[in-house]
Amino acid sequence: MDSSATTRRLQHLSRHFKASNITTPPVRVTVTGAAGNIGYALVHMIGQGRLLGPNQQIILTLLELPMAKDQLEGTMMELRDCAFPLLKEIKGTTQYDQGFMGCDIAILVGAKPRGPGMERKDLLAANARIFKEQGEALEKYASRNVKVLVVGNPANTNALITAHFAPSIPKSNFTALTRLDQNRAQSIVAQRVSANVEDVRNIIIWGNHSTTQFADVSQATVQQNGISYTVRGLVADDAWLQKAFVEQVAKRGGAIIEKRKASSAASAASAVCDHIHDWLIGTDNGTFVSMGVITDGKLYGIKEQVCFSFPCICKDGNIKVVEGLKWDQFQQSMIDKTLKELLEEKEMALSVVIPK
Ligand SMILES: NC(=O)c1ccc[n+]([C@@H]2O[C@H](COP(=O)([O-])OP(=O)(O)OC[C@H]3O[C@@H](n4cnc5c(N)ncnc54)[C@H](O)[C@@H]3O)[C@@H](O)[C@H]2O)c1
Ligand SMILES: O=C(O)C[C@H](O)C(=O)O
Repeated sequence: MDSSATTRRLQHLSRHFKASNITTPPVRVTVTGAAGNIGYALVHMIGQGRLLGPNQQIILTLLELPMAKDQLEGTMMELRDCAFPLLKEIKGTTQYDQGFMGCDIAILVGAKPRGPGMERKDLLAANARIFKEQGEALEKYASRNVKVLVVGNPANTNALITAHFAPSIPKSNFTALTRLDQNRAQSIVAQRVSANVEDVRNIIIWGNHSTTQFADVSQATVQQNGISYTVRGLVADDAWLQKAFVEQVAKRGGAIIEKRKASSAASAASAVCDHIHDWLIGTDNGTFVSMGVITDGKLYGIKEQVCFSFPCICKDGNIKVVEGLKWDQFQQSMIDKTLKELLEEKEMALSVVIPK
């Protein structure tokens, strides 16, 4: 047995998890729907340091509906019982003013999930109003620099609604979660080529967090034995990459609902941590992460304002979309399809939140 390697691994682990060297002021994080499926998993991951690393203290506010008050209190009791050193304060509320006052990071999970046989956009009628209210509340109470991640479905269109109703907060501060799709795609490719999941890089999720999303491997690489290979070259099966793979990623959420009779929770919470971590701590040299961001009329020629998932790199808390990637006919057709759906969702959403 190589005991020196074991010692090195354990030293690394203890350095990683020890909450020492706390120097920066605590960051205020609000999680809505904190007592639900995802919220319950997420607040515990936040306590463990998954969101901002092992040295950053957090003042965590859990925001819930009045009807979920008991579940909220139970969740807070467990969270306190974990005695996480990184949680400087734990607050629970059912009021928007207390929930969002001065918050630096708002993770908007609270919304209805879909059931078997539904598409995520079928939730628009029920969920769009929540995001109108929460946009208005962020506008009133949150820091102007608040970073917002929308998780509640349909996440892209809900992010657009939230931003619309918080006009004094920059549009670049609003994002939607497509990291779960990226993580799923990475994991499927890693299994297919027998690689470590972290050695698969730069798979891109374009467009909507829905069944029209496009998981694109044209820029993706796999590192094996110190050599970088293209995913296309290593898989050597374009037909699979363009159809079965794309569909498996796009339909994974539905497949989980069929099996669990509830939508993904731990994997969604883990993807939330990855998204916020990379946004605020930064991405590694040259690695793309997929995020739903609000278009500005210039990105990839998309003229309309939608929340579209792009490859991004992050530095100093800023997101930069990776521009200039060329699309062939197949990619263009996939991107047109997901953009068309986002435009349809936008119209539907506007009719709910801004009735004529
Ligand atoms: N983008 C993604 O990758 C992704 C992944 C998984 C799930 N989701 C979506 O996340 C949402 C939550 O899923 P879940 O499984 O946790 O659902 P859930 O029903 O278990 O929990 C939702 C919680 O939100 C609360 N809530 C509802 N409206 C609220 C409001 N206005 N303010 C505060 N809290 C509110 C509810 O009381 C409930 O506790 C769903 O819309 C689901 O489809 C998105
Ligand atoms: O599929 C869903 O409705 C839940 C979530 O968006 C997911 O992708 O797992």
